[in-house]
Amino acid sequence: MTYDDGTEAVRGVSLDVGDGEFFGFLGPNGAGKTTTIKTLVTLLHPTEGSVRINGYDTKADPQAVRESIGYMAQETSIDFELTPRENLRVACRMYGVPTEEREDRIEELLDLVDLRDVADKRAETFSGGMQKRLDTATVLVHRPPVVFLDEPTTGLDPEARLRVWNYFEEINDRGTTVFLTTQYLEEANELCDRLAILQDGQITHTGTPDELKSAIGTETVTLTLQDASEENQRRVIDTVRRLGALDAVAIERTADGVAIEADNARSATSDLFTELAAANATITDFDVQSPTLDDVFLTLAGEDDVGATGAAGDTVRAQEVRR
Ligand SMILES: Nc1ncnc2c1ncn2[C@@H]1O[C@H](COP(=O)(O)OP(=O)(O)OP(=O)(O)O)[C@@H](O)[C@H]1O
Repeated sequence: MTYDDGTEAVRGVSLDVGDGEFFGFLGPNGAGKTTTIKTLVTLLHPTEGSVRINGYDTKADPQAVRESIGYMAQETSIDFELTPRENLRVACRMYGVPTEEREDRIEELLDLVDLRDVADKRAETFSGGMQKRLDTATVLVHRPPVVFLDEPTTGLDPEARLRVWNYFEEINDRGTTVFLTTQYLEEANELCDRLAILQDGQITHTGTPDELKSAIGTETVTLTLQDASEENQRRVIDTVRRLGALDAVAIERTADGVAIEADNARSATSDLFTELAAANATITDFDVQSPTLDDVFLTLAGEDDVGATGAAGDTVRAQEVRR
């Protein structure tokens, strides 16, 4: 997708999202997420290629696409002059919700986004979070089979975010396909069945959150040693290096032990302990940390020295080994 000024915002994106999936679209600012979502919802036309939503081609049949989706843009679409109830009535009319279903639908949505108490107050007096919640409700009035949500929880406080997450999960459980962009990795991790990571207009990775974490991130096992003298730490490090079962990427001395970063730290832990026991190194505590989506993101952003230890503040970065 190339803008009129020549900016090539999205290049060669190929995506297949299945019925009922909760799909997350992640990427740094300017990666092209909004451009992609606007192309999917018919607001932009792809310079090359085609898009089919619910079986309809976005170029040949944009109206049919629009009627079968819900789209929540980053900018709010609510009318601030109107109350939540009035905004929802307008949305019902716009999306052609059958008249006899409208009032029930509106009441359900008011409860969902917790705006019943202010249902008849003008939205201009609302906080940003309340406006966002109302916006969420308006795009769902026609119970579309697919919803596109462009950073839907930005500006919401944690409690409101949880409430909205629950609703997204609920509509997804009922069979609605959800396509979500978010800046919150925790949100993607919590909600999405599958993710695509977009960088510089191209998809670099797709997979489940767990697949991405294990493909890109590493695990870290942090050992607390009874004897954390430098000599003993070096003995443990030598033992770890010799251990074929552990695919260590980095080994560091910490304030009270040793931290080992490895692709397979968790599964190699018992072999590690057997070997350390044989070397008379007494472990008083240990912790295994799995990679997070933050690690994945930082790794992709070129920060390859993340998650090296669980004891960041006390780490002595004296001994680091990278293959
Ligand atoms: N109307 C436009 N005309 C020209 N270039 C644009 C236009 N809109 C966006 N771009 C450019 O296209 C690229 C992708 O922008 P886009 O808004 O799709 O990214 P994004 O991943 O959604 O970022 P953000 O998270 O900041 O919203 C950026 O380089 C942006 O500057």
